[in-house]
Amino acid sequence: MTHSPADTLSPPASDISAVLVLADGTLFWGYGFGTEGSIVGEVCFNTSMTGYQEILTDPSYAGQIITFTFPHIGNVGTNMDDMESNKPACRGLVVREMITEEANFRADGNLQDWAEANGLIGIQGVDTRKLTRYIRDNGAPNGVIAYSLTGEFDIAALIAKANDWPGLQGMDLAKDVSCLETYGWDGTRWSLKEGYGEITETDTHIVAVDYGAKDNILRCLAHTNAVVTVVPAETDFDTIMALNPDGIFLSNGPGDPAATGEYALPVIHKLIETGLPIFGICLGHQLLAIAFGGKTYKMHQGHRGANHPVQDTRTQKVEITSMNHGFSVDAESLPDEVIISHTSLFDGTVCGIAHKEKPIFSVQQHPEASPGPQDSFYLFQDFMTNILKNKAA
Ligand SMILES: NC(=O)CC[C@H](N)C(=O)O
Repeated sequence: MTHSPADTLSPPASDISAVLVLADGTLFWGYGFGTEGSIVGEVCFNTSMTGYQEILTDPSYAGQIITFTFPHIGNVGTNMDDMESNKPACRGLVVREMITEEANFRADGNLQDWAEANGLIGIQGVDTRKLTRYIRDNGAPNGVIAYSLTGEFDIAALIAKANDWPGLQGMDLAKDVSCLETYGWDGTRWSLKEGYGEITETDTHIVAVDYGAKDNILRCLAHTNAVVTVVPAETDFDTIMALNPDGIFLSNGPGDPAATGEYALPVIHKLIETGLPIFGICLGHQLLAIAFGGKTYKMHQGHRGANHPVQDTRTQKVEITSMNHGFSVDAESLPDEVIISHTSLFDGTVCGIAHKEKPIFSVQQHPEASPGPQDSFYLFQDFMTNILKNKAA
């Protein structure tokens, strides 16, 4: 069933049960699913055609309402394997077509039930193409999804709620989604035949600082033959070094990198001085850039999808990548000691930096995919090469 909502103040049909209200009063009517109630967040869009469960469980989406531009969301259901964290950190989801019964051999549940079990609020039957064009033209707005089976909404109150929320700029969310305690990780990547594997014998140890890490990053690190110890975002330098790491990983995560520096930067500054190999992804990349003296800024609409072309400036090779970020590193702000190793072929923004002498590098794209192409997996291998070289020196 398709439905074309209209921008009117009262529901355009009697069975309407949800509305997405943007801060400027723009309304998108639709049908609610998941948990009844209302939730405020930054409304962004993701253009991936597959992998909605991985996207919904990526902790970097904390504080955000995800619009899926691909119309058929929910069609492959949900399963236990496609979780990128224990539960979704995003605030809600907006989808085009009404969610149908799941049809996939891997499914063990339905997206609507899964959303309800995870306390997520969703709205379906929305003109997501119109919403995406709105975001493209105006930037990512604050918005509220309200879901009520009565079909009654106090639109003025919902507009006020959208405007009262301070927005992602200046918001530190990493410590909210980070693990509370240190834990070990030895799981490797998934394959259709074997499912997930596990590392058995290795003497290489990576400490991963968890600002909101996706599980597949930890799997990729382990896959290159290392055991990983994951530590909470606010772990201090001495505690990290007491774990005897051979390499340090700085994870992805939500929120504004400039607001996350308070506890992250002093530690990263000291880690840089140890001479240990360091690898950062997304928020970890942005924090590393700030630690080197760079600056970050909020992008107009961000990059979220699974087909973003990125060029390695050293080899000219192009990799098609998975992206999820709304902040970016300012190229002009970077000091001489680092090079820009990767750039976006969509808009020329910085997608990677590498220190000229130290074994330290980071990227904005997601080499772990989940979902998305795996062209950038070599970055995990490069990190391991740095670790092995450093151990042998
Ligand atoms: N995936 C991420 O790590 C996102 C980093 C940061 N929160 C941003 O939006 O740019």
